[in-house]
Amino acid sequence: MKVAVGSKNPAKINAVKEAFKESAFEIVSIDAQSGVSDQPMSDEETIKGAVNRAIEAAEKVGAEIGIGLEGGVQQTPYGLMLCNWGALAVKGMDPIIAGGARIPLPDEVAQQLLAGSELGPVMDEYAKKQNVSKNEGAVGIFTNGQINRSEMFTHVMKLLAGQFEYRTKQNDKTV
Ligand SMILES: O=P(O)(O)OP(=O)(O)OP(=O)(O)OC[C@H]1O[C@@H](n2cnc3c(O)ncnc32)[C@H](O)[C@@H]1O
Repeated sequence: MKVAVGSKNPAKINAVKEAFKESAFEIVSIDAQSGVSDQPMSDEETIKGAVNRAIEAAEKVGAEIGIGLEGGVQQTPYGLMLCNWGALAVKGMDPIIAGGARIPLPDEVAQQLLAGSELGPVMDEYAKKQNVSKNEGAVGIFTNGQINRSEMFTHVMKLLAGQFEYRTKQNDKTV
């Protein structure tokens, strides 16, 4: 079975590989449009981006399974939260979605996002590093390396794969 990941970001691709490491799935990565803004500003927008990427990735390479992983932020009474969502798309089935762990962003970072900047470049400047989004991610920086972006997405992937397995089993029972 072929799995298409709608991104070239190594933090995302590694998470998919890790989650499916016990399977015989062939994993391919391909750029896919999120169809939402470069910096999604809500859970809803971030989910939409993940779903769009999953569907487009599967269609582009003719894969049975498409995976979309998308990062965004969501405003809450407790601050601007980092949010990450994943989607798993299979033809003929509603997309499966799952959310990642969330932490509030420091005011200094949140203010820049609310003023229209993208988290990727803001994090590089803040951490004085390059390509934070492709490596430890904001979650890695703000948790002192306890959880990096790939680990966070691996958790999302397990939530997706597990729901997919559960649904497949339920369908098998009804046919
Ligand atoms: O190559 P793609 O798959 O587009 O990966 P991306 O990291 O650039 O894009 P996302 O759509 O996942 O994230 C939207 C924006 O937020 C940034 N971003 C999201 N999560 C981040 C994190 O944990 N650390 C740093 N930047 C992050 C990211 O770099 C983008 O600028």
